[in-house]
Amino acid sequence: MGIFGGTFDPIHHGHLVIAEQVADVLGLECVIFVPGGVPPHKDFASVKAPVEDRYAMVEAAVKGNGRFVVDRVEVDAGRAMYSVETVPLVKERYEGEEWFFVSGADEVSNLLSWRDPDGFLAEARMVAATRPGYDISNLDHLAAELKNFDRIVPVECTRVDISATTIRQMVADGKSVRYLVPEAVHEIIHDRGLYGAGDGVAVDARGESLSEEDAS
Ligand SMILES: Nc1ncnc2c1ncn2[C@@H]1O[C@H](COP(=O)(O)OP(=O)(O)OP(=O)(O)O)[C@@H](O)[C@H]1O
Ligand SMILES: O=C(O)c1ccc[n+]([C@@H]2O[C@H](COP(=O)([O-])O)[C@@H](O)[C@H]2O)c1
Repeated sequence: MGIFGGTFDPIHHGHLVIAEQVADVLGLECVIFVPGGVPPHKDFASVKAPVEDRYAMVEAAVKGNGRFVVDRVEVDAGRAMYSVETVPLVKERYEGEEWFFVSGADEVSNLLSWRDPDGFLAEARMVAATRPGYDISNLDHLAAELKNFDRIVPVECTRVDISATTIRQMVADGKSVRYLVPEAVHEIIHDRGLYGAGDGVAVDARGESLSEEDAS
């Protein structure tokens, strides 16, 4: 079983490719996407789309993939949740023997800044999926500090050089992001005027109107 936590602001094909390929390589029965409400480590102002819109985009993106599901545990919590808290809650809701937390190489390199990284690794093995621009060939800084370092599992994936930051910036600049995100996500961005798209009014994660500059 895989748990894929993220801000997903918005979800894009980089996320979907690693979820699919990690599930394939590790033989995961299911990947549970867990969009975060309030990120534990990011400035809340840096999250641009309201949580329900981010949730709706993830739901639309995974539709049609029989082994992908979306969970509301962090969305409904209404507060910042650390993965060491989230993973046991997700494990209670689904049946599964072996648990993996899917993440990109950038996230793994930052693991020492997480809350209780050894406790987290005891709950789930952490997948380090390859991501363009991030090198995980040397994780000595983690090996030296973590008792459960051997629970980090590198998985080679097709490198897709897309980030949510780039997508938000492109939308705000009036550029097309079609084919960087699934078509259904593209529609939600435009229908709801997220990130300053189209004629819609861009709003921040609390629903307040945003200036063009803030929208990116
Ligand atoms: N293109 C990608 N390739 C591999 N992993 C990725 C990619 N994009 C995101 N991830 C991973 O997906 C998880 C959730 O990422 P997140 O929702 O923050 O997306 P992001 O594109 O990194 O966003 P932002 O640009 O806003 O920081 C993280 O573990 C991140 O490492
Ligand atoms: O638990 C922590 O301390 C922690 C610190 C940073 C990130 N995370 C989780 O890692 C996942 C990816 O985060 P992000 O910000 O890159 O979308 C998401 O589920 C976060 O809650 C968790």
